[in-house]
Amino acid sequence: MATKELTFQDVAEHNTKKDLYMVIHDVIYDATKFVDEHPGGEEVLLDVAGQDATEAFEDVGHSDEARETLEQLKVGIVKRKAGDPKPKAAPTGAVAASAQTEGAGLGVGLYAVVLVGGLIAYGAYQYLQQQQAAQNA
Ligand code: HEM
Repeated sequence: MATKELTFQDVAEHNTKKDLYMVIHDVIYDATKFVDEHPGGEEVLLDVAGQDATEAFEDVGHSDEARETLEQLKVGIVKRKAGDPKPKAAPTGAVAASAQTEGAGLGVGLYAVVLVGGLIAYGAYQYLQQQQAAQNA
């Protein structure tokens, strides 16, 4: 489907149970068909109908499965205009901080693996050289 660009004003018009859009991370989703299926109930979706639901959605800590469902409801992206509500930040605070630490941890771990691997390879090379030298002697 071609990506539509709607303004916040356009999205705000879709704010009923029978016509329900919401914005998450600047992407517009049509949750109309999903309202009755939402495991978290229809109330919470109606609360954010026609609005930016990024915070509400992220606060719940939705699963990957929920994010896949979201992908299927995508209708377009928000075209921001002056005076529109600010984009809600992606995962913030603790989540972002822990993600960063995890990233750093992985980096160090990766270095260690490369270093140890290199040392082993070097050791094996030296050993083989010595073996060869001993054989040729
Ligand atoms: C179209 C957007 C949304 C989709 C596709 C969606 C999808 C889902 C799914 C699949 C679950 C089951 C648990 C999981 O897989 O994480 C869930 C649970 C839940 N959702 Fe949503 N959700 C949406 C928006 C929202 C919003 C805006 C709120 C607002 C607070 C919300 C509140 C909840 C809550 C409270 C639960 C937990 C229900 C429970 O465990 O009893 N959801 N959602």
